[in-house]
Amino acid sequence: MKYISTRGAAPDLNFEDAMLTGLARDGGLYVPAEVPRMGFDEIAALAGLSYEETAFRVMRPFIGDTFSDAEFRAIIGRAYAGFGHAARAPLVQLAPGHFLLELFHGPTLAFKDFAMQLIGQMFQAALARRGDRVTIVGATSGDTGSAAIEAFRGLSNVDVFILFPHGRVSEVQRRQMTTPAEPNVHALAVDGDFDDCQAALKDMFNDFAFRDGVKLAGVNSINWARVLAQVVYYFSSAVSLGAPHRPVSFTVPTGNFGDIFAGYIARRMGLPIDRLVVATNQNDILHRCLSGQGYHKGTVHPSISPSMDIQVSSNFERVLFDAYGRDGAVVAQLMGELKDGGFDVSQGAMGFLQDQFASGRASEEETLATIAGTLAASGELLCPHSAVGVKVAEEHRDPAVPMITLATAHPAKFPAAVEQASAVHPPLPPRMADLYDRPERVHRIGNDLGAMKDFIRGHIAT
Ligand SMILES: Cc1ncc(COP(=O)(O)O)c(C=O)c1O
Ligand SMILES: N[C@@H](CCOP(=O)(O)O)C(=O)O
Repeated sequence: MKYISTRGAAPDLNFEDAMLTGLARDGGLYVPAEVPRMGFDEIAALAGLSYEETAFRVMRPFIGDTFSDAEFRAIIGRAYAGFGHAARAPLVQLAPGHFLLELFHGPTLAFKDFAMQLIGQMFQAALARRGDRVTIVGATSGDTGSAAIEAFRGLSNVDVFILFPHGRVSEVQRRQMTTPAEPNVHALAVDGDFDDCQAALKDMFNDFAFRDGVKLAGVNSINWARVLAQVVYYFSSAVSLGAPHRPVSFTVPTGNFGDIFAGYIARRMGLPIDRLVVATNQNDILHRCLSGQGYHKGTVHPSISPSMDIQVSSNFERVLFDAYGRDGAVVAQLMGELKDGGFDVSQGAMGFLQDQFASGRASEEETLATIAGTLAASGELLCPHSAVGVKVAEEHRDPAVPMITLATAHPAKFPAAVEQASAVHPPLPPRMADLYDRPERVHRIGNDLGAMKDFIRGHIAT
């Protein structure tokens, strides 16, 4: 299995190197040169399997000889052992034909744990084999950072630095990042928004002296392994509702486009997905683009679903690569235009995108009303991101096809918005009950690339 860059000018890599490299050296993102297909019978045979065995069968074709089968099975087993639900990703019914895929039973209560727990195990195995160490830098709007810190805290062969937008994450998210005491993890509160954090991260990757000097690695969805791990729950949930014998649809609360891109990969692997619906909050650049208005940045407006307050949606580049016939030079040009404000999408590429994705948005009021309405109708308490998904899903439902909305975080991560909507205060699970009492350790920093690099250089173990 070979991985190629979306900008066409970086070396092709195998799975292990793509995972440890993060961003391609031409600034692009790695994607598989070819997406392996699963046949009808192979998909049907997933029925009744454990989440772990499904994960093994879905991901195995992508990893080449990076891990033996026994090693990979053991890695998967360790990754999901700490989840708080036997099914790992259970489905609950909200209404006839509408299901919620609960992706918040991992250690940090968000869907990021599915990939991050696995990557933590894969990094450890690969680095131990190589006798190497890396510096992980991550950008977060709240959930990636907490999941990464949880997955890598205390490990001897990695230092972790997480850039988060100061004042723009929930208190639970912040405390999940700032309370771990292990000296190899560092939370940096940046005076900026998530897009500033992500731009700084990409600039670090594009500064080869810094990148090579600190052995930079990434665990954002820049990293193909993140996307791959998220493909699994599309298969597990669709099969439990009757795929491949009947199609299903998915609605995905979307910000950086990683989760929905995983659904797109599942479809390309052969999973019969009818509609793939992008659901955005008021920061709706993706919905506007998919409605034919081009991809043009505006101002990010802080919302009650802060993890999706994103304008520069990293993984959109991966789907643009396919939409433009895998022409890396065109993608590189569009990404250059994006730095200056945005770009228009050609008619052919737009046809491709609209063929693959539907889209919708939820305002703040609609999100609050959906939390209250869903609780009253089904008893399910949604986080604001999941509520954005449920609202948009209801607009795109075909009564003949089951709709699965991804519930991407636990409501207890966003208690203020949930309480405002429903008058219910969602409690943290008992293992986190003392989160508010733990001391915080955070470094406030300006939106200054030089200062961030200095901090990182000064705090890596040598
Ligand atoms: C809770 C939650 N929901 C949805 C999203 C959007 O996911 P993606 O960035 O993969 O589109 C995120 C962050 O990315 C998130 O943290
Ligand atoms: N919502 C995310 C933003 C980063 O996305 P990623 O999937 O690229 O890591 C977050 O919670 O940090």
